[in-house]
Amino acid sequence: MPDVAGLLQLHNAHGDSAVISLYGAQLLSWQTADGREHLYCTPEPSLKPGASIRGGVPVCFPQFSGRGALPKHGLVRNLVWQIDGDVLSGAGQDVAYARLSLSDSDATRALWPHSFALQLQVELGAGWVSVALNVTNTGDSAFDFTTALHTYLATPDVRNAGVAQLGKVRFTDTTVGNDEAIHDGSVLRIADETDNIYWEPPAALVLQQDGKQFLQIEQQGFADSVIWNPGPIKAAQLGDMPAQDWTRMLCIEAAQIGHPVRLSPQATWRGLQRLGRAV
Ligand SMILES: O=P(O)(O)OC[C@H]1O[C@@H](O)[C@H](O)[C@@H](O)[C@@H]1O
Repeated sequence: MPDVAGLLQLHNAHGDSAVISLYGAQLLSWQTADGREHLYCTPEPSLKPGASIRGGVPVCFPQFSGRGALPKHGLVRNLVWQIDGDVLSGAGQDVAYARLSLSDSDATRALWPHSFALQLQVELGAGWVSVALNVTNTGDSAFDFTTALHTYLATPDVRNAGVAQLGKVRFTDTTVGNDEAIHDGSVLRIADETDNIYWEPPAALVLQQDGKQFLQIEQQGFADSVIWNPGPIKAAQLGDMPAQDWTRMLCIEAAQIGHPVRLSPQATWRGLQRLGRAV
């Protein structure tokens, strides 16, 4: 867990816990009652102004990655969000809960001239956590956006991990000139840099470790999924995580990229990702 200010702790009646940073509204830690940490977070976050924390669940909005004119992954992963309403946490809570919010400001309007309100809702249940992003258009004209919950999952060794249940889905491999292909239905293995956008994959994927089911990853509202690992060469160049940590993480991101959301005034879009211990 990096040493950053503004951390919100959640606990529930079952012994699960979570930590959310107000910086970026980023879920940084999710531990199940067995003491296992399920999210990767760098021990060496960048302290440069504007940098985001590499780990947990960064929120990408209103642009995914470099697919547009805005800064990479948009505007909100390095802003301070507010706690919105009551935080429900403690031994009496079957499901712990927190909501954070962020609205447009002079800084966001300077880059993207739209009025919006974001809410991020985190629920922590027995062996599961969910992160929901609500986007409301508070202006008087429609806007388009792309978005993602850029989840860094912790893996004991990504080279022995696999992603199952992708099926025969169309994907774009952005490491090789945006080549398009159809996934062959097998378990995806990670041996090197991987940066694939899966277009409308099944809503539930399974992370395997050593051939066993490890974690279930479900999404609602988000149409696409991204699977990213920098591999050894890019990891060594990143500068904000130890070079060998590429083996300790795998991003499985709930994303909306192929069809940007067009949001009318006063309308709200909602997307959710749920992570659960595989049983
Ligand atoms: O280093 P960043 O800005 O956090 O981005 C990390 C990665 O995020 C992924 O979502 C993208 O598909 C990758 O292309 C990108 O490298």
